[in-house]
Amino acid sequence: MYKVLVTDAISDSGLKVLYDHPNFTVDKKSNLSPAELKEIMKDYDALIVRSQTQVTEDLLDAADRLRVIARAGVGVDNIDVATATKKGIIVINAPGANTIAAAEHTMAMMLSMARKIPQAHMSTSAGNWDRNAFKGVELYEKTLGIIGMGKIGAEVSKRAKKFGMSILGFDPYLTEERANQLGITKASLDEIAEQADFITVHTPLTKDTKGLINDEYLAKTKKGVRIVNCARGGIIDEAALVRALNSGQVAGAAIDVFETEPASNMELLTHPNAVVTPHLGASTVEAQEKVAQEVSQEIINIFETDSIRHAINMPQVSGEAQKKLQPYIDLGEQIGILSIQLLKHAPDKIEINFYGELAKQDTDLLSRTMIKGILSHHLSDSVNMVNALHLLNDQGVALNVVKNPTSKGFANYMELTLFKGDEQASIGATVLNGYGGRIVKMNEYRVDVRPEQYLLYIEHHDVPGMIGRVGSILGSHEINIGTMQVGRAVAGGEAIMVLTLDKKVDESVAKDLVAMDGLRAVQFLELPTANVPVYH
Ligand SMILES: NC(=O)C1=CN([C@@H]2O[C@H](COP(=O)(O)OP(=O)(O)OC[C@H]3O[C@@H](n4cnc5c(N)ncnc54)[C@H](O)[C@@H]3O)[C@@H](O)[C@H]2O)C=CC1
Ligand SMILES: O=C(O)CCC(=O)C(=O)O
Repeated sequence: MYKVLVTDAISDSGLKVLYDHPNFTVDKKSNLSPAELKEIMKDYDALIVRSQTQVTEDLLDAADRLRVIARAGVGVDNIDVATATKKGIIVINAPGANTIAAAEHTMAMMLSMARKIPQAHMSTSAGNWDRNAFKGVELYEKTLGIIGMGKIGAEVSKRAKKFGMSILGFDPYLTEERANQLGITKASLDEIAEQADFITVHTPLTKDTKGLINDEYLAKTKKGVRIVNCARGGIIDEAALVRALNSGQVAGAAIDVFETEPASNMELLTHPNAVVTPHLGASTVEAQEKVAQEVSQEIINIFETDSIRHAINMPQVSGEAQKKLQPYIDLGEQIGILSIQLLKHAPDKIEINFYGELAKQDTDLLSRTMIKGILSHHLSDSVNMVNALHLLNDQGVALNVVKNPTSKGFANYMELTLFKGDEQASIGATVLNGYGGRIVKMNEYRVDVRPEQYLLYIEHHDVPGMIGRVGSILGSHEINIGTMQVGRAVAGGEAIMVLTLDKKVDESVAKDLVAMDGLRAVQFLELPTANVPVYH
């Protein structure tokens, strides 16, 4: 049974798939202090939060069995993703599920600010009837500058166009084609400053966007510009904004998100030309149901099928692409596990080569699975696909991934080589259509081995009678051989034998084998059962 903890206000109907699932229990606990949350964290496999719960390093240190942190929303600024990654905890979110809510809130804030609706409401509900104090401006035929043309920025542009606004968009990823498709003009930040009557930001908070709208930028804007922030507090420097509101450089500000939340900058919160809401962009019934549904289903998929769609700290692969890569992902982990046994030491360098069609794919998942296999030898369960690269880096192991789209005898081929000083161990593998994974090269020798749980690797001189003698020693120990492969570079030179065995063997067998003339090295290799595919 997997235990899921929900700590912020998350829609119950959205969580229904989890409530109804026989393998999951859900505990909803809100308003816990950090200490109370830390106290219970060790019992949970998954945590669902919105933006209120602070998922800190200290909390994660107490999260012994936590595998997934789900952000029922987009921004993950309240989650220490770096620490989660180190600990191998998957961080997922629900991108897109609250896009419409945030875009509609942006329009509502822009209109409220333009027509001073909150100020007029306060005055009217206090018993006044002042028809002169609240004259507004129209959106019609005004220019709107949108900084950040992602999902929400694009939806805002569509809505603003319907109001008759001209749109200037700035985003490092905005292409001319996309701008044309949206019917907007691609612009620079300075062009937006010079031409826009309204400016709205829709970027994440990053080191580039922190303080993007500051004194310097506001000085370049048109006098009387109106500013909206329904993205992240900190993109607009609040002190600079207050100064510009006071001087009249900025005629109005509509702010949903703040540098610190709950917001405490009273100069801004009470400014007569500011319209403020307490981070309500995603707060609609529909969006909350959708974000909760998306992350609940994703949690079920992760625990039940190992498939992940929206991880922040894992490569994003479409379901279709993952299906195609899956046999290589399984095989990659196997060759990782086997290669470290072959090398017998912790490596100081790893090289991964991808050839053929595989080299044209996003191979990040494959590299991670091999490294997971390698590191699991020393780190066991503490390594997973999320933290594999991080842990490798921590161990100071150099990684070199080479992609070569020309084929190397197989349509798809991957080769993993581990180095420790002058020693090295290398395994090449492919997936044969309809026949599953195959090891086709071990060190410098060509072989054709189906990875099975118990393997015996022997280096020997290529002399007559070797195969028979190895067979009879194994037979004398009652060990059945499944398959046997011999690989050699030249007849009569050095060679290897790779055998699959029906059971684990003990050291006495190795001793008898090593005593044989002409035999250079004997090594038993083992895969965990879970990693061995079943063939029918
Ligand atoms: N107020 C609220 O309740 C909500 C706030 N949000 C926030 O809104 C923001 C946008 O969300 P989405 O559109 O879903 O994200 P998105 O990822 O679809 O779009 C973000 C865009 O910002 C662009 N960007 C990044 N750095 C930039 C820079 N320096 N200059 C210009 N553009 C830059 C990216 O290229 C991307 O196109 C996020 O910060 C998100 O957390 C989202 C939902 C609700
Ligand atoms: O959960 C919320 O209400 C905040 C939404 C938000 O800011 C986001 O999804 O980035």
